[in-house]
Amino acid sequence: MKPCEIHQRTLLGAILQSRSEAFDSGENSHLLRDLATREYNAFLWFALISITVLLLGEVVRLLRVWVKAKKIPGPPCPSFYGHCKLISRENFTDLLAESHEKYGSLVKLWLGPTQLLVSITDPMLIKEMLLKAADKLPLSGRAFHLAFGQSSLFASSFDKVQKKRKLLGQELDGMLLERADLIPEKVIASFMDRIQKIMAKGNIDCKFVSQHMAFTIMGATFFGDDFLAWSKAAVYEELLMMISKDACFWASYNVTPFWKQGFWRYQRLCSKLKCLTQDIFQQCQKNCNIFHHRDQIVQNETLNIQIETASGAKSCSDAVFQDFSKLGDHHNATEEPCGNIMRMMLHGCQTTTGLIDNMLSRLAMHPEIQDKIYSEIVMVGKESLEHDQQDVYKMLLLLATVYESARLLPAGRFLQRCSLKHDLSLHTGVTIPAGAVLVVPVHLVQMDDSSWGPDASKFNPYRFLSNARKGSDVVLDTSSTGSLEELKARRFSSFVFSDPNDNAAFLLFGSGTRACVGQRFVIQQVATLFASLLKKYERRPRASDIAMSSNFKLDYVQ
Ligand code: HEM
Repeated sequence: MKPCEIHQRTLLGAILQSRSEAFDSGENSHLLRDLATREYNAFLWFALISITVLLLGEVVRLLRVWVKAKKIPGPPCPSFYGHCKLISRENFTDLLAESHEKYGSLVKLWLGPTQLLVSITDPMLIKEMLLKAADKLPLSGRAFHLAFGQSSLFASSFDKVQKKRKLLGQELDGMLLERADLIPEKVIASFMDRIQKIMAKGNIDCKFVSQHMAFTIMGATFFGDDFLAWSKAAVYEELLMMISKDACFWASYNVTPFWKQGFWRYQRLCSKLKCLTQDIFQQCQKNCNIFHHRDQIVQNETLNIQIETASGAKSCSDAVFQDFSKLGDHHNATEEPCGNIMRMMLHGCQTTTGLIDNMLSRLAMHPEIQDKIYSEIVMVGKESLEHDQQDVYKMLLLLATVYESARLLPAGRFLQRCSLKHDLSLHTGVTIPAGAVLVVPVHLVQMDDSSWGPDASKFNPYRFLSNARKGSDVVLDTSSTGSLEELKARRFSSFVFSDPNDNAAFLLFGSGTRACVGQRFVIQQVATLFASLLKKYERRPRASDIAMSSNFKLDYVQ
């Protein structure tokens, strides 16, 4: 075949051919226009074909979703927009409760014509789902991203967070669990000082007290003792709380709302928070360097002697921030240097505030349990006089009370997952299509009679204590007076603490691949905090407590 024949059979050939002909005939401009038109047409064809392929792909995906969703029970769609218009933040739990009652433990709702939501209340199905669906919705990532920058710890894709989760888990389980007992005495002194100043000016809200306790614990954990003396801690706390209130609202915009004044105000708050985080971070680092330098000098002089710094605190090894700085992703230029720490501060403060607040309210409502815990604290304290540290793991009733308060946290908590790439096949034969939003209404599951018995909605810490002698889950005699003598006579070793996580319906910290990394740490911190608090103070109910309100009064009893 001649070269000119090949040219004529291909588009490029035709163009080249026509170009050479055009040059030959001298009609340059006409041919150039012709060439441009052809290229433009080719581009249009290419775009059209690509869009059609994409659209067809999306239609096929939707058909698959619709076909698979058909097998999942749920209320019929009231309109093209699904159940979207029926759902609001306030009624969501009630709506799910109604639907589960009617359609069983697996229920679907449509959030729009294309977005499927599946809610699960059966503990075994939940466990299976939480193990298999490792991703979270991108929205929660965006909420944090907007305020704090890219995240490698709270991102939606499991692949992205896997490494940092492991690192954080090791840090918390190792060093923090060793320190955990040591923090609260200092922390209590610090926040009681502030609270007493505020109380002197007037009444104080229990929610505020809980928030301040949680904030101080988290700050002391991440930044060490420097945080307690940090002059900007109050501003930091205020900023963090303001941002946490607004973060979800601004993240709910699909397009960043540059045109809204409120958004810019919010961005300014976030920038301030970042500056303050860097400030405390640098302060800790500076102190650490000073201590480190001193340590080296002394170490050289006194060969391998354990060194204490000038402030009496253990030196750099104590400074938690050093280890947490590893959590920043140095290879990722888009990540905020302190982003992961800010996010943990936010998550830790929000969640721990709720737990402390609920525990304070429950103790006020149940003075008899408070008395027993007090006796337990005194008894364990006497047993371990030689150790400075409080052994909260011997205070079984206290631990059980922390868990029971966690179980009965107010409604409105959901675990949320999704499987971004693959369909999710459950052992019951149901297949949940990829991309569907999976939710677990934690409150409904944690208050379900079938998992917790007929007193599921009542506060009963004894449900987590069993009688070791009988070798089975026998509930203790709650009518006992709990006097020190009685508790001593019984010896705690005769009782066994049943790990709440053995019950698949205990979901406060989630479960499976994305379960909370801070669970053990936070339980120990809160138990130690209350062991220190109840040794000195008594939580007395006020009239408003009867209605589970949040007025606070800690009375000194020693
Ligand atoms: C009472 C306090 C806390 C509660 C109730 C709580 C609860 C939760 C829940 C429900 C999740 C999602 C779990 C899931 O989807 O299965 C979670 C995730 C997480 N929590 Fe907590 N948490 C608490 C305190 C903390 C603390 C103090 C830290 C860190 C020091 C922490 C670190 C994390 C991290 C890093 C994740 C993200 C895991 C991931 O996305 O893979 N949490 N937490």
